[in-house]
Amino acid sequence: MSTQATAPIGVADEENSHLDATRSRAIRRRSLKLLGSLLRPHRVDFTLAIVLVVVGQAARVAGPALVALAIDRGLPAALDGDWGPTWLVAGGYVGAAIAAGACTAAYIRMAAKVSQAVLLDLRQRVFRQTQLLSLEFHESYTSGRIISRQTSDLEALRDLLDSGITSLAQGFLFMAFTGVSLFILDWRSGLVLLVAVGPVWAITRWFQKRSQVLYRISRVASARLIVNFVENMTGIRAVQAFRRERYNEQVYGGFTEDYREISARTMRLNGVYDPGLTLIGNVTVAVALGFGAFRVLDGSLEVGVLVATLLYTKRFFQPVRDMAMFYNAFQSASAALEKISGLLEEVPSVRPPARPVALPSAQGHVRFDDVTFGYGSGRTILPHLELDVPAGQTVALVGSTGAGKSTLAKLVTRFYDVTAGAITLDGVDLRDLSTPDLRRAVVMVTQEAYLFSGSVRENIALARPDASDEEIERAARAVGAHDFILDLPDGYDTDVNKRGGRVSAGQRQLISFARAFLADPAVLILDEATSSLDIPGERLVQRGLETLLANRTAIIIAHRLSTVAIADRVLVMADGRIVEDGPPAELIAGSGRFAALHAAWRDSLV
Ligand SMILES: Nc1ncnc2c1ncn2[C@@H]1O[C@H](COP(=O)(O)OP(=O)(O)OP(=O)(O)O)[C@@H](O)[C@H]1O
Repeated sequence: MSTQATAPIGVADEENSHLDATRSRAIRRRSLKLLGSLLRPHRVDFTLAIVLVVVGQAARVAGPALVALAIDRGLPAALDGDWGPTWLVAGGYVGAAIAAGACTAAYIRMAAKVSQAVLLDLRQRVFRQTQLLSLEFHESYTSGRIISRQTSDLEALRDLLDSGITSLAQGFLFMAFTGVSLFILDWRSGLVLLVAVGPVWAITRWFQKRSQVLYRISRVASARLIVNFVENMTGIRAVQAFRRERYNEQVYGGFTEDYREISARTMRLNGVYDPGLTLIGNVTVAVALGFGAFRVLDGSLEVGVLVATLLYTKRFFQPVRDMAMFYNAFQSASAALEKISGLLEEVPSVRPPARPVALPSAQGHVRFDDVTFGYGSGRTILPHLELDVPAGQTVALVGSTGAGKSTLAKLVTRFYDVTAGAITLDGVDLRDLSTPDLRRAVVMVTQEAYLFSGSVRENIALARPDASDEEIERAARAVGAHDFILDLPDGYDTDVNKRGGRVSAGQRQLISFARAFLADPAVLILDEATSSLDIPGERLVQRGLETLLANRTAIIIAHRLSTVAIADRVLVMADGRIVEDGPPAELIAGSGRFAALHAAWRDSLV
């Protein structure tokens, strides 16, 4: 996530609305490049869509000219008994209408095909990228922002691609063809129209400026509404526990009122713009009619041409409103594209090696060799750490909050790379291991014991989707999860997110133990849950834990006395340093920090 001018900007300037010219040019170039790369595979369809829209609009505009021909040529000939020209023009009119309809239909289908393919491609790219980016990125770029990229930003692009571009292209061509046809038919009427363009332009600019401001405010207001609602629903337990319902209702009521007010202002704006446009259009038609009627009377204008010019004048301004709206869609879509292109430009901070060292079956010997680490360019969290964990050892990490225990654990899983020094597994630098080798050898079980929607079976098999039912059950049995799983409504097939399938915190941990057991890593990192379990729950988890830890290297961020007791070795951390290191019994017998901590723990149990 570098911020140097030459380096990729990524998401760094996403919230910054005061960019200098060089940077905003770079961001625009990046967006266009992304758009180009999205459209390139569809260039044939895209070109075809352009041809279709041109032909379709030309055919649409042919109507009034054919009416003029019918009146001025067909009618006199028909009066003389020759119906040929009338039939010809009528045939042409029907043909043009069919061509216009067919081209529009084909164009809409083609545009939908291209826009859906582009959106699908983009959606997949965003998803792939968010999976690929390192934890460092996700810890600073909140999930709310990623959700916005995947939802509202893609929606904004969809609006533009689906209807925005269509209305712009159709409207622009329609007006151009109509104007040109009018000038060809009768340039004097064309001049009347030209005079009307001035006020239409002025009122449209006026509308555009105001609607743009209102559009932005309304987006902010609706986002605020959604965020507030989601927050209240997510924290509904706290809301009810602290009786915040009335207060929240007032706050939410205020937000809805803001949203109503802004919607009303938008409607009032339309209430001025729409009649304004209609008025200008009608006055123009009236002027063209008066002007034309005099010329018909003195014989310098044919009646058919007058009818056609009136039709053209009336229809000329029809697309203006849609095109004015396009501007809003365009603005939000280009902002969305800038943000998405920034996300796609990010590079993972932890990258796989170009030439990995193979480690098909690790033993689990972990070494910290003069490791120094700090998050990003922030302060040093772990200074010059030396640590040797022989294969098979169970290490309990204890220490005050913020001491650096989780940081140490995250380094062993290579969620982050060390700033200096090296961490090795069986003598191989973690940075030289291929991702599959590393993921197989080192597994981290986090506090949250996250369960994905799906069955218990699928959740256990997460690390090894090819595991057989027997293997899954064996893993569950080993950690003591089998019995409670059988008691669930559908046993191993129970959906963990469905009512009735809900599992307790301890049971969730056991499922995640079974998952880790099945993965069978050489090194297991465990961030033990701080939440206090009830005594039977704790015992259940404890037994599962002991089985899980046997025969592998384990580093546990320990919060429970019982866990520390089963460790071979305890490391006490303070300010990123290991201040005590030894077997639990030895440290308890001593007079250091751990002895004091242990005494406090024991007292708390009484
Ligand atoms: N993603 C991060 N970015 C920047 N600083 C961080 C990040 N995560 C942790 N830190 C900082 O690193 C230090 C060590 O944090 P760490 O989470 O490793 O402590 P810990 O010993 O695991 O604490 P706890 O027991 O409360 O989980 C803290 O000062 C914390 O503020």
